[in-house]
Amino acid sequence: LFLHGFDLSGHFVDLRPLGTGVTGLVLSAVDQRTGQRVAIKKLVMRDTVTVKHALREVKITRRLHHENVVRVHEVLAPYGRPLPRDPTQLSALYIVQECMETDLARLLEQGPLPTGHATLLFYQLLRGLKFIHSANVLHRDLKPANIFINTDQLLLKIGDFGLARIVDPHYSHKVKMKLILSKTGRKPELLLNMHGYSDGSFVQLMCIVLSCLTITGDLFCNGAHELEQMQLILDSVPVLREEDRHDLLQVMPSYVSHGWRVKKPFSELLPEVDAQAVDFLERILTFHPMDRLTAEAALSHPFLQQYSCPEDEPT
Ligand SMILES: COc1ccc(-n2nnc3cnc(N[C@H]4CC[C@H](N)CC4)nc32)cc1
Repeated sequence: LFLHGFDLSGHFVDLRPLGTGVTGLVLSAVDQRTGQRVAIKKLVMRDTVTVKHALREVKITRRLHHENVVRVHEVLAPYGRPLPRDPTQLSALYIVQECMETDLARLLEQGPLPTGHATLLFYQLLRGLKFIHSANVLHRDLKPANIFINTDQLLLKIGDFGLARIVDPHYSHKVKMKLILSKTGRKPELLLNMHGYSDGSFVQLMCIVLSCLTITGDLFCNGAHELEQMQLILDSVPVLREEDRHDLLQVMPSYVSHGWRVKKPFSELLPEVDAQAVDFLERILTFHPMDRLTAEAALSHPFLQQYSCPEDEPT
């Protein structure tokens, strides 16, 4: 079967394009053996780097079995053949995984979520992240488009581990505030500790949380450029640690707020959101990652106590 360069075996039918991601083309198809619709990601082996990254993604995603993580069913070589012993010679490989109905980005396009839904989704996001971090995996590209949802039972699963890395849990890092500007054109990234569940971009986490909690995340995500973006964050997120203030003075002296007081604390920014949710926000959207609740700690915050059940939050 050949569609968009997808040379798969005969039992995948009704192929439909889903998108083009960091690591390649993604299709959905029906697996005739099970009747299930699956998402199939094609990783083209352009060069040794992409082979390395592809095999890392496969190694990581294959072993992550959890209700809140998109499950990988199988990994295939061209023509639907099983992976050879030495996969580095392959021209492409296909990751066949469960296919979800939609993603959080699309869901939020339809407007803010009711608080109850946002809370349940956030609980599942943290439950999935607690598991991923317990496997010493960093997703590193956590954003609404990589968070998949079945709306019938509001089931959430984290997917697309294209940029994921396995980190050594004993890796002692000097958490350094480093504005990664221009290079990748990505939003200002704070080097996050491995338990900082956002892993990737602090800004993206803020967008997820704020867009879920009935205000549009783009309040923080529409900075014209990185430094203005940082200013939007500094307006609401207090910089408590001397080392961060020192770093910020180095990278953005003109943007630093005077006296380090925030202009718009979350309580003012989110007047319609209940106090427990605001307290929760203040503890997860901290400027310094080491002051941030880990996914596990966030799960036991009062804001999520209606769902929290540590014995049912497997690692
Ligand atoms: C860059 O493009 C993509 C596109 C899709 C995915 N992935 N990765 N795992 C997935 C599990 N389920 C779905 N379902 C789709 C069904 C259609 C909806 N409109 C959106 C959700 N998509 C997945 C990754 C990258």
